[in-house]
Parts: sequence; structure tokens; C-alpha cells
Amino acid sequence: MIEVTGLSKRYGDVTAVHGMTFACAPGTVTGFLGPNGAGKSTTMRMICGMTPPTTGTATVAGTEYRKIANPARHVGALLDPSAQHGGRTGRETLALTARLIGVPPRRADAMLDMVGLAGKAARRPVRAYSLGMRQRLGIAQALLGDPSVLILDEPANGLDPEGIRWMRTLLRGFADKGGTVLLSSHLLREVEAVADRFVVVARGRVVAQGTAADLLAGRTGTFVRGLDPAALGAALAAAGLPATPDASGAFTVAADAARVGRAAAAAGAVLVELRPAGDGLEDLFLSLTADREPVA
Ligand SMILES: Nc1ncnc2c1ncn2[C@@H]1O[C@H](COP(=O)(O)OP(=O)(O)OP(=O)(O)O)[C@@H](O)[C@H]1O
Repeated sequence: MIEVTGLSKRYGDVTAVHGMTFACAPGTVTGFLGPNGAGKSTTMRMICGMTPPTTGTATVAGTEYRKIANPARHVGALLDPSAQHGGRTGRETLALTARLIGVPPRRADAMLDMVGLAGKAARRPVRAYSLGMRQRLGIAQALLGDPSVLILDEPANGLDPEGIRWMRTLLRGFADKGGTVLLSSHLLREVEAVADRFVVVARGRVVAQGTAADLLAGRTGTFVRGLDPAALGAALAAAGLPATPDASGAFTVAADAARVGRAAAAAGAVLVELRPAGDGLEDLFLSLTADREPVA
């Protein structure tokens, strides 16, 4: 469980994070979404005890990160893949961490294998790694202590489509076994397929949170296009359905698809398109985060 309560961070006159409150439950993946500069990294750094909050609290399993004994055994974090020492090989990096956190060295090899960095890749210095390889190494490092919580800042950066799919499967499996995952991204499509819940942030504040269904509740409607726009417009009007035409002659109707379809059928209007209105998660995310100016 991750609990963030009234968390704020000011840097001089910039408020990077402003009164954020949210929680991530075991068994779930939470997508932490927001445009560049929204305050995601700062929040994750505060949860992981790397940046002190100005006000508010962040706890993992009820305890502040800094007060957890051997935190890597409870919380796996990937906050900055470029922070790894470039002169060490992937294997040395993990072996060193394994020793520091008290896990057997063979677990380092198992993790390298799991993230696809076994063999030759493990023996190359990290400075020769691509960003995607660094992300994989960072994920291996985060998992090394067999934690129950994962906090990953933009882990999909630098991963190819196969790598992104691999990561999704890994995170889903982790959560399905009872783990808690907080996963940030500035791109909805990177987290949409794996997240159970979303915390959407903009300008340092939480602007929406919940499941996709929660976020989209009340934003329903039906998009409909007829072969003859005038005939369809007349059919919708005759059925008393409120319809807004667009420039192409299609309509967004404040009614479900069945009612719209029936109205068209009753008037003999031929439909060429009938679907939920285009107010999907992506549109919602863009409209919630449209203004990218940070709060001063
Ligand atoms: N150490 C710092 N000193 C001053 N300002 C900072 C510092 N760290 C972050 N900020 C500012 O805080 C705001 C939030 O930054 P943060 O990196 O948390 O956003 P983000 O959502 O993670 O964005 P990105 O996706 O670009 O990393 C930005 O305006 C940033 O410039």
C-alpha cells in the first residue's frame, strides 16, 4: 500500500507538487499520468525518501520510506536509469546491490536473466547500454530485493514496442501476485493497457483519479453518421433525442446506441457509423492536462 496525503513540494517560488492525496492498493497497478513538469518525478522521489516534502506525508505499508529498515526488501524503485555507474557492468551493478541489501548473488543472475540482460549483455559496462537496456537493468535492480511495492518513473522510456509489452506482462504478473505498482508516464497509451487505476496530475495537482470507468462516468453519448445527414437529423429530432451535428454531418447524441439506432430505423435512415462518442480516456486526459504551465 502506498499512501500520499496532502503532499506538497516548493522550490523557491515554484510549487512542483501541491497538496496531492492518493493511495495505491496491493494487487493493483496505478498509472501516474501527467504531462512533462506535472510533478510526477518529484512525488515519486518524495515517496522514496529522496526529496523531503514541504508539507504532507507519504508512506509505504504505513511507514515513511526513510524509516523502513532495509527498504529495498519492501520497495523497488526505478527513478533515474542514468544514475547507474557507467564503469560497472550490469552484473557488477546487481551483484553490488545484492550484497548491500543482503540477497544471495544468484538472485542477481536470476534478475538479469528475467529482464533479458543475461550472458554477454551482463558483462558489458553500463555506459555502453542503450536507454532501453538501462531501463531493464533498473527494473532488475528494483526487483532484486523481492519487494511488495514497485515505484517506476517513466520505465517505458527507451523501450521498444516488444520491451513495453514485456514490461506490461511483468507488472501485471507482479500485481496479480498481490504487489502494489505505481507507474508514471506522460503518455496514456503506455500505461492504459496495464493500469487498473489512474492518478492524473497537472501543474502539481491531482486533477482526476479512479478506474477508467470512474473517469469516464457521465461522459457518455453516441456518435452516429447517416448516409443522408438531413434524414438522420430529422429522425433524431422526431424521436426527441438531443443531437449535436459536427462539420461532417455526423451527430453526437445524448442517448445510448440502442435508442439512436431505433430512432434511425423507425425513420428508415441508413446508418454508416454508430459508436460511443469519441470522448475516450485519451480525450479526457488531454482536456484535464491541457494547460502545461506549472503553478507558481
Ligand atoms: N530540484 C528542483 N529545483 C527546482 N525546480 C524543480 C526541481 N525539481 C523539479 N522542479 C520543478 O518542479 C516541477 C515538476 O517537475 P517534475 O520533474 O516532478 O515533473 P514530472 O511530471 O516528473 O515531469 P517529467 O515528465 O518532465 O519528468 C517542474 O516545474 C520542475 O521544473
